[in-house]
Amino acid sequence: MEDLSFIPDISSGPLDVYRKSASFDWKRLKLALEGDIELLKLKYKIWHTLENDPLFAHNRVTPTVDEQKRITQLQLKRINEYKFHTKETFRSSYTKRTRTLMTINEAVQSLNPSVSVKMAIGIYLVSNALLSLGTERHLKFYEAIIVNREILASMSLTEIAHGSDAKLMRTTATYDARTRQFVVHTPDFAAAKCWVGNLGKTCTHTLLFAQLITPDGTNHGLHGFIVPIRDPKTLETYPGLIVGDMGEKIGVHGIDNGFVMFNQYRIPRESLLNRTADVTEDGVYESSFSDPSKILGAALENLSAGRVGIMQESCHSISSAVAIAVRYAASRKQFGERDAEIPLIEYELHQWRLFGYVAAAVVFRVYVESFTRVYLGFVEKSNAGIRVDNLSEAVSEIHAMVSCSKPLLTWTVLQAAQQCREACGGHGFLKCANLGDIRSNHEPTVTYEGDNNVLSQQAGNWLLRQYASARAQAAVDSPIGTVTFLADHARILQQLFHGTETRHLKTAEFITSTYKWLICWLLQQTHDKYESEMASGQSKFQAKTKSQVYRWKSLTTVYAEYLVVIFSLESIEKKEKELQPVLYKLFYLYGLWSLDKHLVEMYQGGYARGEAPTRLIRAAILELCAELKGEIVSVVDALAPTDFVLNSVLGRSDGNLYQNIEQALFNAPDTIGRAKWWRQAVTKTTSKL
Ligand SMILES: Cc1cc2nc3c(=O)[nH]c(=O)nc-3n(C[C@H](O)[C@H](O)[C@H](O)COP(=O)(O)OP(=O)(O)OC[C@H]3O[C@@H](n4cnc5c(N)ncnc54)[C@H](O)[C@@H]3O)c2cc1C
Repeated sequence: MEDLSFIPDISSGPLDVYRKSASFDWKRLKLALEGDIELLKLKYKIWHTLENDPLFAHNRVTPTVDEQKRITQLQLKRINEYKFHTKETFRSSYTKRTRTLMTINEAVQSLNPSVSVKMAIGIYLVSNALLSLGTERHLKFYEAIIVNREILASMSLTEIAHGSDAKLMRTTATYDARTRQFVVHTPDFAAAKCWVGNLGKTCTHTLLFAQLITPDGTNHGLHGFIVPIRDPKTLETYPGLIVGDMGEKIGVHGIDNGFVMFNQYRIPRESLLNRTADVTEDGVYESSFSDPSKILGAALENLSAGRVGIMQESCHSISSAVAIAVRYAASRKQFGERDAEIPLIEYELHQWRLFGYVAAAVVFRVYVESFTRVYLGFVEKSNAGIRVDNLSEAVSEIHAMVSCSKPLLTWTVLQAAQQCREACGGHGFLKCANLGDIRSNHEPTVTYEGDNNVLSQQAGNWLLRQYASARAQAAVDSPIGTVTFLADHARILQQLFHGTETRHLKTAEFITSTYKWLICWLLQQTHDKYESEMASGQSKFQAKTKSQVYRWKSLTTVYAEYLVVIFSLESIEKKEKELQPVLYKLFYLYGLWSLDKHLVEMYQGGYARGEAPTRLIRAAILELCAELKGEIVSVVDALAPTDFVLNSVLGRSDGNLYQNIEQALFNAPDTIGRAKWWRQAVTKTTSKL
């Protein structure tokens, strides 16, 4: 057994009563959820280092927005100086290197999400894009950004008038053969690049996406360019640019989101990221035919890496949120019989409100850990030029998986943060509870890196293509195997809800087979609706828009939940025996809690009949909540970061709720005493009454 003494023990206190009833060792569950002891050690090393650095001390008073931006920038600089990534990291295999960098990002995100967003965009996203879209001539930027951390970058895609609809962006990069330069231009304010993280005040370069136009006037579509924005020594913006900050936002205050307008701004020809296409010195556009499998791998990396990162960060946000709410529920007492108050966690209603999210936090962690391995494995092989069967199909499948999983995870975490805040009552509304910050810092993830409602449509496109193949009795292109069952869709659709007791539902077989039925039925419904719209004379575009609500959208949600189910199940089967009972209970709870939301479709499609399916699913959920009551505090101990990182007066692991609140109130400046502005508050006529 591994030595887990590097994980600090939890001090004894009021939560002991629940901790003692757990059937497992929470440190072993923590390791199982991380999946790699070296990465877990790295996380603790980062947390301990930052806890001992005054620059990362928590503020008792919320700093101004500008101050938050300053602190975030300095914290990023300091993290770079700590070199949690070593030269060795960059010499290791692609998978090892990426997982190490992802772990650093996750550890930092739990403490200050603004720093991790700054790092994720300014360092990882841009350097990944340079590797996958650029060539040797861009390596110096790659080295400067990710290895030496000399420059901070940003990624400029969104424009004021176009976000999701990237094809219609209007910033142009026109090649001037005379000077061998591109001339970047913003036609009007509606085409200004906006929302760009790090652009407002700090970045020195941006990865710009602009329409490439050759001297013959041909528009070759959006291409990437690495563009200088500020002098690295003075941070003055270069002439020809108007750069501004987006102003105050409702979360991630440490990020300087900015806008930029280019006025005939000249950049060298070599700024074009030319892996797939280049412009010759004379201005001729050429597609470069390098190894197609490498290009596909690059495309995959580019499309998915940022979204996988968001999924990992989401897992940490939900872990922190449920840890706070469950520890609070186990120490906070309200009501009871015969004057004996009971903790909130004893109430079935409270269990039902929270435990589904705890289960989601666990299965999401297991799913994302397992999916990341598969994903990185594909990118590594294709980057190395190793032949991968069906690579292009695998790329499409992975893209579909990410396109619906990022929405499912980010939306669930947002709902969890809100539910956890409410479950902590009025105290949950305290800034020092940290639930408000967890929620508002997480919130933009549902919009950036692909708005959830738009992104998930892409998963639907892929699913419908596979369904069309299955209907035509052709092979389903699913190398990862997530929808190979579609070949059997006709038989699956004949299945009926089976089970007469709750124990029949608390099985992997019930949950996976019900999901397969739901996917087949929603595919059939979506396909039929689309075809009927087409038959009535609608265009493909209109038919698609008319098939979204209750069909396409529900389909992609169900598919994402199914992915969570099958990946986490496979992973749980391999976990150590002592952990399996609790992991299976959490898995069943997540599965049934999610299926409960699809009962309408089950009845509509004839899978469920009579009152039994609803009664049994809901009874099983409540049974699982009761069975998990004695385990749940230790489960959140396994999910939670250290107390310093969790930074919640309600969620401290010692469970000394009221002492902790008292300390927070009495240590805050201005808690006690007359307001500095008391003179303005009194009126001249106020007299002693
Ligand atoms: C905090 C933050 C950081 C960001 N960082 C960056 C960055 O670094 N670089 C960058 O380039 N951008 C960045 N963005 C911008 C972000 O990527 C865009 O906001 C996002 O792509 C959505 O585009 P949009 O805002 O134009 O929304 P729109 O595309 O206008 O969408 C508005 C709404 O309409 C819906 N909608 C749109 N099309 C359809 C359709 N076909 N069917 C149904 N519904 C539809 C969407 O679901 C959405 O709810 C950031 C945004 C935020 C909030």
